[in-house]
Amino acid sequence: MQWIEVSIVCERVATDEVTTLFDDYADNGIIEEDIEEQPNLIKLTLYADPILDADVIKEDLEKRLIEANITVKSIDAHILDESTWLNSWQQYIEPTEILPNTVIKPAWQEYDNVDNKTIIEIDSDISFGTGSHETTRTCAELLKVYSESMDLDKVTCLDIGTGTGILLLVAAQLGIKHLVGIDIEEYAANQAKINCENNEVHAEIICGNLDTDFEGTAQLILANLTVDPLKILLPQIGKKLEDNGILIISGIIDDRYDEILPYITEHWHIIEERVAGPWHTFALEKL
Ligand SMILES: C[S@@+](CC[C@H](N)C(=O)[O-])C[C@H]1O[C@@H](n2cnc3c(N)ncnc32)[C@H](O)[C@@H]1O
Repeated sequence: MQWIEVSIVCERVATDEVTTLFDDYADNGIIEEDIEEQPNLIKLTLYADPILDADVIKEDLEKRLIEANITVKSIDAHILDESTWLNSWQQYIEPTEILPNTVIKPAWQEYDNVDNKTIIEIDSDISFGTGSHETTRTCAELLKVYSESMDLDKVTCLDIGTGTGILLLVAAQLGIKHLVGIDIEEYAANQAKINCENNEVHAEIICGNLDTDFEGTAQLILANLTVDPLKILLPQIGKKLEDNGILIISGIIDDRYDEILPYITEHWHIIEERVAGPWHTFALEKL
């Protein structure tokens, strides 16, 4: 698998404006780096899934910058192979407290656990889900809130688009016993299995499609995806969610909010919506 590295150098004061402009390409977040001897400048880098051509992304970003009347010092987009991406990305991921007292520690980073926090160790390989992204964090927060009133011994938690399995590991930490993760990508399903084993969490991990490869039902379902798969999956998820169950969805960026909203309200009652940066996360129940 390949990735597109996109880098923009701009005035530090323009950081927020520029990151908002290209946030929807940055599933894995945006890296901010100082530039030596030029403290007024900042380098912003993201790794985009190469669904589009690097040149197309660059042209699109240049157009957005012009429309927003923002001048940058430079902009570059080029393809990286998987191993280069790994080396580029992993060095920036830091241990992060995803919930109070629960720290996600990248397997390749040191963490001095002076406060005796609960540690979930994640080897992210090339799968999304290191805990640094707003969508993962907000799903974890809502998972905590809505699992509190459930019988944790009996609940099944299904994580659609499990990635590294991070949300299953958080669910296990919260006390949920029956855990199922599903991902269409084989590398993600394999990584989720490894992370569950390494954290001594028992979970069923399925590589496949929700409709055809998961036959059960669940009282708690998580789906931190993007708008396109959510549009397809939102009706299917209804059949897998128990009647008193809660569905938590995320991965909805500001720009596509109006587009997804009718798909949500057609089948679901919105209990709660949280916004973190440009990302929207919902807790839903069946209508
Ligand atoms: C944004 S990541 C979320 C990872 C993790 N759950 C988290 O919250 O950090 C989305 C994941 O969904 C997977 N995915 C995308 N479309 C899917 C689909 N239709 N069914 C299952 N998984 C899907 C991707 O392979 C990716 O691993």
